[in-house]
Amino acid sequence: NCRKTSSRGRSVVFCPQWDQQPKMAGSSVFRPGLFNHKVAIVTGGGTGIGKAIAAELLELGCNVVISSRKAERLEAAAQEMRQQIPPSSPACVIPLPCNIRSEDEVKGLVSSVLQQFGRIDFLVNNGGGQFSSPVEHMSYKGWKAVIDTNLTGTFTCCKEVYTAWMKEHGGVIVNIIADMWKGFPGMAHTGAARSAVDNLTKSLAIEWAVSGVRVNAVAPGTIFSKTAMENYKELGPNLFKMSVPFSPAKRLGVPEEISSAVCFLLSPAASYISGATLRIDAGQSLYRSMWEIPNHSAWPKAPDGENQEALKDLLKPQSKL
Ligand SMILES: CCCCC/C=C/C(=O)SCCNC(=O)CCNC(=O)[C@H](O)C(C)(C)COP(=O)(O)OP(=O)(O)OC[C@H]1O[C@@H](n2cnc3c(N)ncnc32)[C@H](O)[C@@H]1OP(=O)(O)O
Ligand SMILES: NC(=O)C1=CN([C@@H]2O[C@H](COP(=O)(O)OP(=O)(O)OC[C@H]3O[C@@H](n4cnc5c(N)ncnc54)[C@H](OP(=O)(O)O)[C@@H]3O)[C@@H](O)[C@H]2O)C=CC1
Repeated sequence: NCRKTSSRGRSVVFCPQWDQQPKMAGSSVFRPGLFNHKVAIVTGGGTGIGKAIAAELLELGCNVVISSRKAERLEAAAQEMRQQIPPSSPACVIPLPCNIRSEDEVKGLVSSVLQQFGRIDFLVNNGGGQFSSPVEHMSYKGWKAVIDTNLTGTFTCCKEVYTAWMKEHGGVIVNIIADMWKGFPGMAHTGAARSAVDNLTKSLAIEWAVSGVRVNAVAPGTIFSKTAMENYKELGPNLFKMSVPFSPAKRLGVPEEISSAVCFLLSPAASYISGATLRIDAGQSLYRSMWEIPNHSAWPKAPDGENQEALKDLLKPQSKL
């Protein structure tokens, strides 16, 4: 029994094993029933991080709409999640296909959810992604696909959910972005889009405060899931393996390490948090970049002068300094 009474007479949950055991996949650290009768839309909710978010919300009693382009995969994910819902729970999960690149489809999604559930408490903008390519080899169409998905898709979902429901009733939005704090060489399109969503998050937090809407973002480090890896085709396994040493944790994250942060931001525990971006990356964004710059002599020369002369001396192989 983890329930104890605090010194202030409040009932608190204290689990002595929390500092010894990792969070179990498919098991929230939050109180079951926390989100009973709430309604959430999770884009990209059928795979990877989105699936973990949907599963944790369901466990907490939330009704969850998972949405993305591939209807069959969504349906299979919903079926799998339904097996985990205890009979006593009021929660349900439904799959609704929607391409967030299409304004009409997003409008359709929002109106279907309101028709079926009569409310939308939470929006998690998780659907998105990119391919790996240096800018010089990126086509205009490829750049646009990534911007339309990650930036414009997020804008469209936020705007539709706000105008159709949250403006009058309040709610919480969480935008999933990425570790683009040092730029994103090799995936510049997504870096630009996610950086823009970071800024959009702050603008919306202010514009929509008047409606009681909180808007925050989560910036994951490198998070392993089979679907994320498969997106990069034959490059995938190596890309994820190569990333391990660049994490201060010396391991990759998993989707369940993102979902608990999202549930926290959606919960009343975060009632005074808006316009924030939470980095969930074990410090990866503060550490070294994966982008290698080979030795070269292409850089403009430094101005001549005594410092430059001293520097030349220092760099001479026989330097005593
Ligand atoms: C270990 C490092 C990880 C770093 C951290 C980040 C991790 C993650 O985000 S992992 C999650 C990965 N998951 C996804 O990215 C899933 C969603 N991704 C996609 O759907 C695609 O990547 C997309 C965003 C590019 C959209 O694809 P799609 O809907 O298929 O788009 P189009 O068919 O309209 O293609 C448009 C255009 O894009 C160019 N392109 C697409 N893929 C590639 C590629 N692999 N390489 C180069 N260019 C690509 C291309 O120009 C396409 O047009 P066409 O040439 O006419 O096909
Ligand atoms: N894994 C990682 O290391 C990181 C991931 N992220 C981001 O987190 C989010 C989840 O990624 P992750 O779970 O890892 O990878 P996944 O590839 O498993 O998830 C991406 C999800 O987005 C959906 N999606 C993509 N394009 C669209 C679209 N146009 N409309 C609706 N849904 C779409 C996909 O479904 P479908 O194909 O059916 O449309 C899929 O469910 C993505 O935005 C990703 O870029 C950010 C930083 C790091």
